[in-house]
Amino acid sequence: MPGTPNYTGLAGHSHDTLPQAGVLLVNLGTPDAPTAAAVRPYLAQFLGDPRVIEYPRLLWMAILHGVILRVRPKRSAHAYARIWTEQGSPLRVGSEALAAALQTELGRRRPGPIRVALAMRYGKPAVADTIAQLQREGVRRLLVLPLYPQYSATSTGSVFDAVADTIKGLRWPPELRQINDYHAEPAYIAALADSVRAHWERNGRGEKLLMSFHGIPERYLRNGDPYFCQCHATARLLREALGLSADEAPMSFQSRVGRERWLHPYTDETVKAFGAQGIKRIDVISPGFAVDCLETLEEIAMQNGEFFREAGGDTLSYIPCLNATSTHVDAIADLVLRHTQGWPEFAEDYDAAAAAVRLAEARERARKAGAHA
Ligand SMILES: C=CC1=C(C)c2cc3[nH]c(cc4nc(cc5[nH]c(cc1n2)c(C)c5CCC(=O)O)C(CCC(=O)O)=C4C)c(C)c3C=C
Ligand SMILES: [Fe+2]
Ligand SMILES: [Fe+2]
Repeated sequence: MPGTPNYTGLAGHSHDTLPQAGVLLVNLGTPDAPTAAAVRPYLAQFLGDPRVIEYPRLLWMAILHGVILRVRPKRSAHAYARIWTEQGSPLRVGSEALAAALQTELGRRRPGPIRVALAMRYGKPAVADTIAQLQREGVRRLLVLPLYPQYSATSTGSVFDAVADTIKGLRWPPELRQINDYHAEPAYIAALADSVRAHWERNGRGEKLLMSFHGIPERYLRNGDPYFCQCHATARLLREALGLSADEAPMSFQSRVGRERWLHPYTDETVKAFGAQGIKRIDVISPGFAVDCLETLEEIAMQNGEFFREAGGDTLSYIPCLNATSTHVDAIADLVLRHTQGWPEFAEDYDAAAAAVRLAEARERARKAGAHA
């Protein structure tokens, strides 16, 4: 890196700076613009991921490129256009705000330096580029935190693939820790419960609290994906925190794509059934999304709101994701603190890092004295 002393002259790493710890937040990714031209390459990468679509490879690639990528980008772009902001895609804006807030919070709580970075699994900034940048900044220990509370092979598993592919190519990989999930984390459940209570205080209370999670094909559950069970655990814990029954706070699965059977019950069918039963107002929360995105702002608040009214309901009141709220940031900071325990960068007296600084200073003196070419 220009300007950084690197007496070896080697590219890609510097060990004359204070060793750093890093937290890599990873979210799904989003197109660069709400246009078919921008959505197409994003969907090609996303739906070309064998973790997402477990289907015979050649056949799927033919269907994806021959059929789906000719039709879906235009439809998706139209949906994205409904939620796009002046700053860009809500998923990107919200994820960046969360990363910045986490950086500040960790700076307050941590005795040692820690660098928070954000990568996207699909699109930019790529996981590999972000890890390379962190290494240039001297990150030697890295905690990977996918922004998915519940583990699924399709989401979290795929982030781990991207990290593993990156690490495989590095001569000197960072020490690595990864968080599988935080679906039952008390601070996360408490933050969700707080946000529901705050929503009720501001807007009144619906007859149901529907907890809607992103779906996956049911086949993946049968093959061992723990996602369904973790969604159920989150839902049960949130009910308990709010003192609600399963009838008062049911759960459902949204965002089904294709003809295969996905996890049940489906959100759209559930919402329509509530409308048909004469229920006038429902509150909907999406506890599987850390940050608001197409699937919450467009699919839940807009599309399912319309379904509910068409079926006879009045109001679908959407409860936003935790986004960059302080309770969310606190919960994520708790997770980071727990998972970085024992790292010398964070020792109270900061011995190891101080030793590294002394070493770097000695090297710099040696370099100036011309002792090291
Ligand atoms: C077709 C297979 C899909 C699986 C399996 C899947 C799992 C899954 N997805 C998320 C989180 C998000 N998905 C988002 C958008 C989105 N998802 C799919 C398909 C699958 N997802 C598609 C095709 C799309 C793109 C939009 C569209 O064309 O409908 C998003 C929002 C992205 C944004 O830009 O706002 C998120 C977030 C999880 C957590 C998950 C498995 C548990
Ligand atoms: Fe070196
Ligand atoms: Fe998805």
